Amino acid sequence: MKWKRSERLVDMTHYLLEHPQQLIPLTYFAETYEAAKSSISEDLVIVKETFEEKGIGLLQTVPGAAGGVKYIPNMTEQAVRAVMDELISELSSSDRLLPGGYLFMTDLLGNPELMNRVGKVFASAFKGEKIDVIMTVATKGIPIAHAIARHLNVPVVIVRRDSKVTEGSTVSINYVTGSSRRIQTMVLSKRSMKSGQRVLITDDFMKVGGTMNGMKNLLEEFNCTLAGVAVLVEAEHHEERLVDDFLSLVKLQGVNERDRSITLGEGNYFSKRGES
Ligand SMILES: O=P(O)(O)OC[C@H]1C[C@H](OP(=O)(O)OP(=O)(O)O)[C@H](O)[C@@H]1O
Repeated sequence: MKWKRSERLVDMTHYLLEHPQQLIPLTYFAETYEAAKSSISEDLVIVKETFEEKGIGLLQTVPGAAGGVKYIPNMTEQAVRAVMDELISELSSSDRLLPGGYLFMTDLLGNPELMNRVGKVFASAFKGEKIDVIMTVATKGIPIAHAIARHLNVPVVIVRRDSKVTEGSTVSINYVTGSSRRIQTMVLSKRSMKSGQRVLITDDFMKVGGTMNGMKNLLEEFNCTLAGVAVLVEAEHHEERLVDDFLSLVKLQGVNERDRSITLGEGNYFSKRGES
């Protein structure tokens, strides 16, 4: 089949978007489209310029025989703020307020399109970092972890709160969570991670930070390194928080269980990253 340039551009773009953070040799495209590498290079300039101009992402070219091109998901500040605003708008309804100052978020976490955008927001923040694994704890953090992992092209590791025979031999630690200071257990299969891996931890909600701190402690048991912490919603917490270096999209600034009012604001996503 002889490909026209317009057909190559459409198919090439689709392939790149389906394979984020993967180095694709120019020979792959040249062979697929039966076109000269020089034509493919010209095509990729068009894709790169359009991606960057329209805020779709970045196209990184790696020179040399082992080189190629890599699509790097990246959201513009405007697009990130749009996700923040949507989350704040959705979370502001008073019927989301739960006892203990938590918010009902399961419907948002179950929205694949929204989670995909949340994943791309966090993947943009960590696009230049070496990340080997995305870790979260069951249950509500799982959709966020998978969304980030898809855009960073890395696996997800899910920490459980109970031990299951299907997990094989495991490592477990105890940690304190929530304002009630509940003691909980975290369990992770020994097969989940290799020593020396760099791990991005994520979760839907951070209050005291005990859960995040528990996952940090678990990394030490695996001799792995914490590469970052990504939280969808952080709750204002006046006492000393167990985790202080994290990125959040939304901040729960206050709840009034009497008049069921919820006050939300932007998280520290931009301030933490030194942007406006
Ligand atoms: O910062 P902390 O004070 O530790 O609280 C944050 C925890 C509590 C809550 O999880 P749960 O609702 O307990 O568990 P699940 O995600 O399984 O619903 C939330 O999803 C975070 O994981």
